[in-house]
Amino acid sequence: MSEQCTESCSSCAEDCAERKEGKPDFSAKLHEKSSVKKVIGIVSGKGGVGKSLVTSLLAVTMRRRGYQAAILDADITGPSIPKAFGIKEKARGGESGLLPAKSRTGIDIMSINLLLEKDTDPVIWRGPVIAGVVKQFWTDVIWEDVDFMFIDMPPGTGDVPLTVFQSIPMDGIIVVTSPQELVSMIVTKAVKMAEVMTIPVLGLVENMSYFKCPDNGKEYQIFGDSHIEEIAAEHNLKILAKLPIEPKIAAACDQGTIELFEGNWFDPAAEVLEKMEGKKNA
Ligand SMILES: Nc1ncnc2c1ncn2[C@@H]1O[C@H](COP(=O)(O)OP(=O)(O)OP(=O)(O)O)[C@@H](O)[C@H]1O
Repeated sequence: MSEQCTESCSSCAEDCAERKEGKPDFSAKLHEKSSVKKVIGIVSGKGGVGKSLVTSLLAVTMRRRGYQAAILDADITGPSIPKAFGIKEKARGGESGLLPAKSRTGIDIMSINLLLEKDTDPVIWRGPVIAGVVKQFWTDVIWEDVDFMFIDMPPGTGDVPLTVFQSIPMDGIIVVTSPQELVSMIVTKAVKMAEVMTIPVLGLVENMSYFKCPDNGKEYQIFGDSHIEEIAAEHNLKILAKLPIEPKIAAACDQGTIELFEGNWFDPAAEVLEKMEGKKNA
């Protein structure tokens, strides 16, 4: 070891026996009063494909199955989760940390909109500040006895999602696509990113897959033919759900009543999640 050793291996050029092997660890520590068993990141290639909606419906499905579910809204510049759940009150904080808001059915939610004075205030921050806020949602919020935390990830693979992936230990990611997207490219990118991050891809959700006509019961592929089956097979991935275009869902998001949705589209996804086990550090 060099006599000038500062124990900061990342800035040292010496070839030394004390060098700590492996990748640098950027992980952030969960609040000491928190307990989170499983963390699932919900990602999409671009905005507007329904990532927030899928995050919300996954949390609602797991809550209905008797689990304590939570949503960490990491989509800081487009936070739509509190609106979908009709949450108007602000987050409360004490000396030891911030408390998430509770939805009607008991889902814990933290979002930047719970901290801004007005939810119409835009977030005009640079990437590192945004990533810092997401990290604080992990380190400074008291997440009590959470079985499944769903993270509504910022879209894309830029600086902010990268920092979030490095800071928060995720157990799996779910990729949301829609039929009109360049699905093959997006899924390939997500799979490669997950490999780099060593996080398993739990499966794919195709949103806006079809529209079921209420008059004749026929299904129409409004956005063209779906290629999700071939792509899932190519990457050896599961299709967790195919969600139709459903005006009632859009209305529920607008009215803050997403917890009242009727439909069992996410049962296969719930079964995959239920098979996961383990507990994160408290
Ligand atoms: N299957 C669907 N049926 C009806 N409306 C839908 C469906 N999926 C999404 N929507 C509506 O589309 C809008 C965008 O959805 P959402 O906010 O979930 O997208 P997003 O991918 O999270 O977008 P962003 O990344 O820009 O926040 C919402 O108003 C939602 O109600």
